[in-house]
Amino acid sequence: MSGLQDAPLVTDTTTETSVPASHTAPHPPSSSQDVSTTFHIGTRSSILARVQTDQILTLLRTAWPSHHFEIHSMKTAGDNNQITALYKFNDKALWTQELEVLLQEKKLDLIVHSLKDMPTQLPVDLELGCVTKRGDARDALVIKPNLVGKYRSLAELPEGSVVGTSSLRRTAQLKRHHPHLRFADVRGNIGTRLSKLDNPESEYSAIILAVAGLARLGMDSRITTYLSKADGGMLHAVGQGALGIEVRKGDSRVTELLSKIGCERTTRAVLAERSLMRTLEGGCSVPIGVETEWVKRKGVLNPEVGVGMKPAEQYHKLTGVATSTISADSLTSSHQKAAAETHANGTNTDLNEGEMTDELIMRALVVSLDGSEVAEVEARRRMTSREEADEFGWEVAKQLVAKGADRILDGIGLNRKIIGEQNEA
Ligand SMILES: NCc1[nH]cc(CCC(=O)O)c1CC(=O)O
Repeated sequence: MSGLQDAPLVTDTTTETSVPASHTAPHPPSSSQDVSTTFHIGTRSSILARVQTDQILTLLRTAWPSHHFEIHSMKTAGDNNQITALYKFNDKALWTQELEVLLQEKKLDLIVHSLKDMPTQLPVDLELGCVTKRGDARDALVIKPNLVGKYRSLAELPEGSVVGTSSLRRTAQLKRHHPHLRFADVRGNIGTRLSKLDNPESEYSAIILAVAGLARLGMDSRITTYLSKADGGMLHAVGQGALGIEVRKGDSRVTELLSKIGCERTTRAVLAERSLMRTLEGGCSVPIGVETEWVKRKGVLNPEVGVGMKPAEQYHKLTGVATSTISADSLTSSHQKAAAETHANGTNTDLNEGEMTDELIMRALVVSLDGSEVAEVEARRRMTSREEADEFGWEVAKQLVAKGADRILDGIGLNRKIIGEQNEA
């Protein structure tokens, strides 16, 4: 009997699949459901995860009309632990581990994740196989319905108003810019958080959510304002707004499958972001904010950055580091680990020659929990390969450390230990 029967998986019956979960039971494949072209897709069972997986399914079906796909959904430890503070778990594969085991056991062929919930260090036999085109990576402010129209931004909220968010990254950055506000945990999936906000009895005047999640659920009409660096707002989480597909290393069948649906620009941007985070050894719950943006190589991004300069000079001015590629010898082992991720699947077919020469800007920060200390960097680099994307993230991390990021993160490590002990009590 198929192991799928043993696993706490729910096999979807609504996705036009005609093969039951027991597909591996000994029955000969018919011509229309050839087992060799059946792919088993794993997902968490939350509504958001299901919508995301359906988006990937649509891409796959369009690219491979005669292939057959089955969706298997399950609850993970993260889904089952809404009450326990997320930072207590650090970043220990809370949302991914159970699904990964099924991937390793070949009960699944690929797993669809919100990239921001995917640990930067994956099990050795698994890898990030593909990243599809990114949605809006920003965070958004959602105001309580009875306050809509009255307040349009965080700055307008009265002194002492409570803003709901459970993310240290969001809280720390917002404390920095909006010391008049109070911050409180709000847990659960997006629908739950919105209903907590909407309850007139609740303490929240507003909550912060990712734009991408709201948009995928068709709830972006709830957005009061977008929070981006440009409006004194904040930097988003590493990988936010993108979907990542995790696969077994060396699975050529799946590599070929995914080669048609990846987005190379998104892949390079998020590889740089993940390399930054991995180098700083921060998990999803530490206050590292980031923003990446592709810009034309010619043309000047920022008026302060010297009109008429050669791109290399502009780069140097912005970052203080030379554009030349760092030699492999000078890389630390953590960076070499980081580089491993660049061996992800997929082809570069979605980048034409001109776009290959475009440059990636990365703005990144590490902020203390109370918002009082910050290390910030903005850097820009031409990127002709995924390896360079990885190097770029590492370079930016190095610059952040030079500006005190390691000291801030050390301080947080200490705080988290104290927080953990209080929770235990
Ligand atoms: N932390 C939970 C989470 N993981 C992914 C998303 C949706 C946005 C995305 O895919 O990046 C959300 C909701 C949120 O942060 O508001």
